[in-house]
Amino acid sequence: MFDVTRYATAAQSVIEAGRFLYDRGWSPATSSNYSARIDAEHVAITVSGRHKGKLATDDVMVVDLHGRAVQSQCKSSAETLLHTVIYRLFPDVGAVLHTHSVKATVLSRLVPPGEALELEGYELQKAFNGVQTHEGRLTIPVFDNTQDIPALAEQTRLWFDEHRAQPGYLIRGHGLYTWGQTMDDCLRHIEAFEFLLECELETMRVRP
Ligand SMILES: CSCCC(=O)C(=O)COP(=O)(O)O
Ligand SMILES: [Zn+2]
Repeated sequence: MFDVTRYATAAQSVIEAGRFLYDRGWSPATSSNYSARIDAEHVAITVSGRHKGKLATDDVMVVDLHGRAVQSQCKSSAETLLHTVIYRLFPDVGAVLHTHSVKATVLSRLVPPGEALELEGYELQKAFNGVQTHEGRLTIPVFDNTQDIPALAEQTRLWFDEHRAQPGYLIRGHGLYTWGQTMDDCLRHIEAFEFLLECELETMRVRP
């Protein structure tokens, strides 16, 4: 069982995140999925296929940390396991966001297979929790896209268990995943990624 008041707060943060991300063009055409932790065993997550700019309370449901629906007949996001694996790995994570921006999609296709996106020298790296200086390096893995979400969830679990300080990942030709202790942290991470991905794309354009 989960606390209804905590669920309502989590669901509201998901709804507001959807408006913000859709308005910026980062969650077009029903793409993307969002979640917020309710407690140690439950998260509020978007129902599959819903328009992310027009979310209402019945577009958000509860799943447990194995992705099973709790007190709902709805189908949770097709990518639910990509969320729950992060909540299980990081007990202090309070929100996970997945977006489909043009920049994340294009850049993920330009990183050679087997390589990660390396971000270094940017002052804005400090927007990520725990990063104190531009001098460090962020390693953003790019996983191949697949419809086998359990397999992809296991790949991400293995990678982030070994690289626990890294703030997110790309799925090739698909989009971005990031997380944070709070929904505000997580939204800041999305914004930081969008800025840094644009910088990387612009650098490739002027210095091919
Ligand atoms: C129309 S986007 C294809 C599915 C996807 O990648 C996505 O992010 C949305 O899936 P969901 O089941 O969470 O609505
Ligand atoms: Zn997606």
